[in-house]
Order: sequence, then structure tokens, then C-alpha cells
Amino acid sequence: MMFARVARRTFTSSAVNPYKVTVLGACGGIGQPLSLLLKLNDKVTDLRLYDIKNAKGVATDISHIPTNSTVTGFSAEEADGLKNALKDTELVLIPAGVPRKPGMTRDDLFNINAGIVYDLATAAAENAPNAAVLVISNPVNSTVPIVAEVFKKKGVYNKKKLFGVTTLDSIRASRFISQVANTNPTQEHVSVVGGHSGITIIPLLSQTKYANTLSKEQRDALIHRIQFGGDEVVKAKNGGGSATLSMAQAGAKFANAVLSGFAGEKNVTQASYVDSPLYKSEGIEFFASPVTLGPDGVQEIHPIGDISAEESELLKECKETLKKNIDKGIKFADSKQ
Ligand SMILES: NC(=O)C1=CN([C@@H]2O[C@H](COP(=O)(O)OP(=O)(O)OC[C@H]3O[C@@H](n4cnc5c(N)ncnc54)[C@H](O)[C@@H]3O)[C@@H](O)[C@H]2O)C=CC1
Ligand SMILES: O=C([O-])CC(=O)C(=O)O
Repeated sequence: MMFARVARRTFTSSAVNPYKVTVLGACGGIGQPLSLLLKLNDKVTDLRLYDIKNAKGVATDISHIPTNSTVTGFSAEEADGLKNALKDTELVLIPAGVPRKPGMTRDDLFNINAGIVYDLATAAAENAPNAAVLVISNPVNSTVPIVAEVFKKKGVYNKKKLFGVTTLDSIRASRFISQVANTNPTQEHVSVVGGHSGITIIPLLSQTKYANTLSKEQRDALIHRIQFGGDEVVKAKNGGGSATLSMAQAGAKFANAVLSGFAGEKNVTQASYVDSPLYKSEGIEFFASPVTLGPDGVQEIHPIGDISAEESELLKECKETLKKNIDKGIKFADSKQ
């Protein structure tokens, strides 16, 4: 009797949030742990994994985990594999593409990843025009504008449903500040705005409770570590790629936030790199700042708030680089007409 009651409760809980989610690049360093974490999310009931290699193997493996979602692998070799992975899905995560090696910038990945993201975005626009698209592939500052241009060309662009995933910068900031302050990282929050590469990443330490207690040396070191946290991992992996496990956690966290917004949960706010009105008058079409998520995707884009004179300088430098990164993505997409 007891067992029957528990089983019934487990079954009904997942039916409340039946979302279809597709991962493109599901067999990579990020894709595999990200898919695993999505399988553990009870908002996801139909998980589709696509890659140019081994998607069926990874899907079969993950499918044995006893949560209620189905897991299906789609390979590039099968006719309509990509199309079927995307058909009517509600959320698409894109971690497909090559990662950095030591000595490279994220922009050095543009030549390979721009084309990969362009092709996957084209398939998404054709087969899942209403889905939220979460872009992980670097350089995010440029790949997000590429996706926007593709959706515009297809006549299905909805700026409320396109997100560059910058969550890793936020979770790093929580972790790194807790190491300096000797506190619990789960209780720390730092607003990180701008973009997702080096100097375009701006942690707003002046808005934390440590604004007046950190020394200038501590502050500078912390800003640098948050801006270049990705390089720390690339260096430590020594040619074996970049952040994958922390990125999977960040991607799963942000996907859960978007699904929570879809489900009508209130006050779901996370930083993300979105089509933003904040600096459009300066020619900057995309910018990361706190975003409240709702049933239609972006519900409200929040301004960055009061910042220090030091952070104003960082913002100035960020905007110069960001504008170039965005223009590069748009120009690439336009050249593919
Ligand atoms: N937004 C962020 O904060 C972060 C972004 N990244 C970026 O994520 C991307 C992926 O990184 P990793 O997973 O470490 O790389 P990886 O090389 O381990 O995995 C990439 C996967 O993409 C697949 N792939 C390549 N072309 C594809 C296509 N046309 N269609 C479907 N799948 C395709 C590959 O087969 C591979 O399984 C990189 O561009 C990396 O720079 C990495 C960490 C953080
Ligand atoms: O550093 C990289 O190339 C990967 C990445 O975006 C990050 O770890 O933040």
C-alpha cells in the first residue's frame, strides 16, 4: 500500500510541467553532463539529444535513470535527425562547437563556431520557431547575434526567447567572493553584467555587501578572477578543453529558470545576454543584465543599477569590445544570404 502511494505521487508530480527540451551538441564535454542534469529536472518530460557523433549512445545511457522523462537520441546520419530533434520542442540548448586551448581567446573560436551555430539556428528557426534558444557556444557575444539574424531572416525572430548563457560568470562570482569573505557561496550573489568574454564581463562588486570592506587589491583581484575564470580552467586542462562540468551546472540552472518562467513561477530573475534596450542608443544590440523570466520568455530586462566610478570605466571598455563582437556576428550572418 505504502509503495503504491509513493509511486502515484512521483508520477503525478512531473506531469505538472511537461516540457520538451532539445540539446544540440549533447555528446560533448558540456553536452553530456548538461543532458544528465536535465534528465534529473522534473520540468523536463521529453529530452532530445542531438550531436554529430554518438547521440544515441548517450541518450540510451541517460534514459536508464529513473525519472519520468523520455530521452531520445538523434544522429546526424539519420534522415531528418536534426529536424526530428527540434520538431515542436520548447527549449533548445546549444553547446555545439569547439572549445578553447591555452593561448586562445573566445573570439579565436569564431571561424569554426559561427558556422556551426548558424546552421543549427537555421534548423531551429525552421522546426521550432517558438522555442526559447539558449546559446552556450562561444564566442557568446557574437553567436547570439548570429542566431537573432537567422531567426529574423526566417521571419520568426522573438527577442523574448533568445538567451546567451552567462550563468557561469554569476556562479563563479558567488564562489570566488565566498572564498575571499569566507562565507557560504550558496548565500552569495554578485550581479555580473555586460557580455561573456574577458573585459566584457563586469562583476558589480559595489552592489554587494562587501562594497566597503574589500581592499582595492582584493577588489581588483576578484574582478580579474571573475573576468578570466574561464582562462583558469583552460590553463589547468592544458589542451583538454575548457569548463564543462561547471558550465553544465550553469546551463542546467539557467534552463530551469527559463522553464520556471514558462510555468508561471514568479520572481524568477537571472542574468542573461539578451536583445536589450539598455544601450541600444549606443549601437549595442545585446547586453547581459538581470532578466525576469515569464511565460513568454523575457518578461523584464532590468537596468544595471548604480555603479562605482571604477565600474563605469569597466563598462566603457566593455561596450567598445561588445559592439565589435556583435557587429562581427551580424556581418557573418548577413554574408550567408
Ligand atoms: N557560455 C559559456 O559560459 C561557456 C561556453 N563554452 C563553449 O561551449 C562550446 C562547447 O564546449 P565543450 O562541450 O567543452 O566542447 P566539446 O568539443 O567537448 O563538445 C562539443 C560537441 O559539439 C558537437 N558538435 C560539433 N559540431 C556540431 C554540429 N554541427 N551539430 C551538433 N553537434 C556538433 C561535437 O560533436 C561535440 O560533441 C565551446 O564553444 C565552448 O567555448 C564553454 C564553457 C562555458
Ligand atoms: O573559457 C572558455 O573558453 C569557456 C567559457 O566560456 C568559460 O569557461 O567561461
